[in-house]
Amino acid sequence: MNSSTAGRQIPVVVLAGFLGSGKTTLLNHLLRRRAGNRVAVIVNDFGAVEIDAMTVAGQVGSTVSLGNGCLCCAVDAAELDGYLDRLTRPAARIDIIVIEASGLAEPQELVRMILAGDNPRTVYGGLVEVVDAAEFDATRERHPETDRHLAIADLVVLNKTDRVTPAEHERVLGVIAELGPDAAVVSASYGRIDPGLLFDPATRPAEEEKVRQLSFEDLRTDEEDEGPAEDDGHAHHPHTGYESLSFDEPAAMDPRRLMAFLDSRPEGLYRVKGFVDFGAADPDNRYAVHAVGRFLRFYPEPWPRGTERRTQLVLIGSGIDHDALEKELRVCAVTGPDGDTTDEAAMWGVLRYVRPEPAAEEAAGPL
Ligand SMILES: Nc1nc2c(ncn2[C@@H]2O[C@H](COP(=O)(O)OP(=O)(O)OP(=O)(O)O)[C@@H](O)[C@H]2O)c(=O)[nH]1
Repeated sequence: MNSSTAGRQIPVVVLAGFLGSGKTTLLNHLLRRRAGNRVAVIVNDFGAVEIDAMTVAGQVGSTVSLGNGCLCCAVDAAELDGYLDRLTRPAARIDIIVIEASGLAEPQELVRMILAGDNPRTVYGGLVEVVDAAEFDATRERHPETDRHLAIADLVVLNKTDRVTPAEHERVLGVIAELGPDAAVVSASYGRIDPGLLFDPATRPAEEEKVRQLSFEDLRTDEEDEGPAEDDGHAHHPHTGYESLSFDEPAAMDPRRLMAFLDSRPEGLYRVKGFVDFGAADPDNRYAVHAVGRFLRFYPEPWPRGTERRTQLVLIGSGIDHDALEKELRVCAVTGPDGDTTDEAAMWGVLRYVRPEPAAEEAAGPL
């Protein structure tokens, strides 16, 4: 994907989950498999969990440990904005920011703070909720809010599946599906999800990589995993992977049909990104699209000179039906005589998702 407004924005991912569910383990896994990305981590130290900051500190370019206390309570929006401003300075060359929320944090508050932020260089990257498969029932009993967290998550990582039987695994998956029907769910042990779910391979110029000195990060190897070796069978478990589908369509997209598709994104489809050509409905602009979980934004920008007008999308998810998705998207293209992109009102549905002023967004309430 070439440079674009959406491309320049840095996704801010919220990593949540109850104490001991495996957030730090997952984060360390992502840091080892970061595919050349520079990952910044904001660790919310809570009480004795100062160790968390140390666990990740040796592996990241920039770690900002927020002081004591629960991030969503102790750190106000302005403070978080300050951290994000620092991390998104071009000189920091950060590709993705992960906020590891305290096990006690209300993730929704964090998500709201990110959405309400006024930093144009960041974009919401999704709420990832880590769940301990072995402690699932006990956690729900002790923390009834678990159900709410699962329901608002964009991606649920069902972790510690090595500690449950296949039958128990299936049962828990069934309960999660009932609680958060929109979220993509991936199963994992030791947090080994495919990083492609959260971030793309880095697109840094090759020369830059060449002149860079080897850092401590580069010297770390996968053998240093905290769990059993990767070839224990779990790494290749079908649930741990992600799938992606590329869609390329020369005909303009009908805004109403595309919105109908996006509004009813199927379960498992976690990310959608790319550019949309709405043809005569807006001949001047292409629309960068960024969807994660149920969050959706369009970023109109003038067509770069010499760029061929077409729609190019990448869809990423777990357990997605490629053929069905492709077919549904082709139907959105204006290919037949009944296709119409000249109706101005047809764009209203799209414009609802063009980023409003931060204040307006905050007032709009839920995602
Ligand atoms: N058996 C098993 N153990 C795991 C797995 N993932 C993490 N653990 C272990 O579970 C413990 C807690 O993992 P952490 O990654 O520290 O969990 P956390 O959610 O960051 O914990 P807090 O920081 O307390 O909120 C550690 O001892 C991990 O090694 C897993 O998939 N299977």
